[in-house]
Amino acid sequence: MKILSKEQIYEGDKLTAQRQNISSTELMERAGTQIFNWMHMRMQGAQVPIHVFCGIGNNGGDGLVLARHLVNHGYNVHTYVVNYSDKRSKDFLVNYDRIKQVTKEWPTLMACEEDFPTITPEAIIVDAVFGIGLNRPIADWVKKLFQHFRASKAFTLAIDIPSGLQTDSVPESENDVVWAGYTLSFQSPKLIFFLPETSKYSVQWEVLDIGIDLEYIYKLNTEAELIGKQEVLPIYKPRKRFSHKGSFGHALIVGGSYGKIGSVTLSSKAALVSGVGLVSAYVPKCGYVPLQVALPEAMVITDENEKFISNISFDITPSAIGVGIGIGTQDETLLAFENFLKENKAPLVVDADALNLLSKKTELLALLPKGTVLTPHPKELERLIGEWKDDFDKLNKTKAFSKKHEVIVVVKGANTITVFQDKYYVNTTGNPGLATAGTGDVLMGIIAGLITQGYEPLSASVFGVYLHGKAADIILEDFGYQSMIASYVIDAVAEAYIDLFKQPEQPQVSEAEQEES
Ligand SMILES: NC(=O)C1=CN([C@@H]2O[C@H](COP(=O)(O)OP(=O)(O)OC[C@H]3O[C@@H](n4cnc5c(N)ncnc54)[C@H](O)[C@@H]3O)[C@@H](O)[C@H]2O)[C@@H](O)CC1
Ligand SMILES: Nc1ncnc2c1ncn2[C@@H]1O[C@H](COP(=O)(O)OP(=O)(O)O)[C@@H](O)[C@H]1O
Ligand SMILES: [K+]
Repeated sequence: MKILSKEQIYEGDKLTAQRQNISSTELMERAGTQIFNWMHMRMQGAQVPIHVFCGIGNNGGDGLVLARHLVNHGYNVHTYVVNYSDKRSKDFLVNYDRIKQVTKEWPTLMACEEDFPTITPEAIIVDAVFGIGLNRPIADWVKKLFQHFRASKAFTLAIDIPSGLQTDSVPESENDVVWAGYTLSFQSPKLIFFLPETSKYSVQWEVLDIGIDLEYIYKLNTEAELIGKQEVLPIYKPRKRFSHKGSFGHALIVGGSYGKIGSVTLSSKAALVSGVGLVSAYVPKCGYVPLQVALPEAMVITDENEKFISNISFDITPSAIGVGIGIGTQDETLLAFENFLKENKAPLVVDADALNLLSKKTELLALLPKGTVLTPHPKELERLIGEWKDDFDKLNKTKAFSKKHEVIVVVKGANTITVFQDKYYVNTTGNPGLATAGTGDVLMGIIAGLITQGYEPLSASVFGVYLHGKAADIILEDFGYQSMIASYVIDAVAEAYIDLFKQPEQPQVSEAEQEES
């Protein structure tokens, strides 16, 4: 699903009105009605107090449409105009008149703290104060209103975006923003739902389709894209009936040091379950026996050194190489890595300590083949690109880094974002069960395994991150967040593949209902 920028959303609204020959007021009616339908389906007329807080722009207009439908359906609704400016939008005004026609209880005008209503914890707050139009600092009393919402502990439903947030920046203070339990966003999710610093303001989110022109969306090139099953399915490569293990390449996993051979075992096994034909592991001598015992399917090549890698030399021709897990950062290994990069022609995935070696000696970045995949966790990323001011600064710096070095950067975290040139691919699978030792090694093995099978490095990264997270989601029921370990994630990759082709369950229909229809 595409994540539209603010400008693209405005453009889509405008074009839709033109192409569908409707007014902006009608589009607002659609938006507000969608919100109403969403609430009505869940509330079924329940008489919980609903406080709808409307700003004076189009977000406020959406709130007024919603409030009117709630009144018409007999809900216990109180409507407020948060009157932070006199410049009311045209469609706000139309809907301000319309709501006055359906109720004697006209919206309450608010202009200072004394006007704040009491909100009980069991009430519902609808936040329609600011939408994507927020473009300057908010008045202090309006910030206090947001704090009043939060202090009430009432469930807060934000329309389009929690008020106080902008689509492309991190707020200065968490007191300046509405903390929504749920956000109903129009047509496109917002990037801020997925970033570590801003995702807390919308615990859950959903996109409502307000019928924005499909051709416009289809042709649009967006900076960010949300990756779910629909996006990865076209990437998947089916297997041919007469394929053989030679068809699926030979992966080489280079890593390990004394006490850290397990990382190579995890990566090599993950490459195998991703579907490669052959896997070899390159480890220091001390890794030979443990690897052969733990993973009989893998072949093992050993370094001349007992405890760490000192010279990466082998006489196989791997289709792709994953390097870096557990190798440490001592000088001999750095030299071995440098010499390896000078000779290497195979596509690469660089993880863990190999990333730290790149940060230690940045000239090595020039030796990476084009399209190399780097898979840093936040600390490793910081060593590569330097400190960042906030999440947007981090993404911009990563983008610049990706362009400069022509590499793909997989920024790992709760919503892993794959960055390549000008584009962000935001993953939707995965859960905090993955916050455990070795899951990164598994991810590296999967991505290296997919490249080995002939996937383009970018597709392999996006698809690999999806499969890895999906595997974790599948086993969540069995192990929960606490007891999930990296090996179980490997075991569940099979189900993540199978899940790609599962149809969503259809609602059960009784025989009588079938006959009726
Ligand atoms: N075509 C339409 O009418 C549609 C509009 N939509 C809604 O429209 C919203 C955007 O509406 P607007 O562009 O009117 O903007 P907002 O409703 O987000 O902002 C309200 C107004 O306040 C002004 N403003 C911004 N920051 C301020 C501040 N700190 N202090 C005081 N005033 C400030 C803005 O200039 C804007 O005019 C979307 O988020 C969405 O909810 C949806 O209904 C979809 C269709
Ligand atoms: N809270 C979380 N939600 C979803 N995924 C997570 C979360 N925490 C970590 N992960 C994922 O787990 C993996 C951890 O990788 P990494 O930190 O390199 O671990 P290790 O070095 O132990 O293998 C990454 O793929 C990351 O995206
Ligand atoms: K809002």
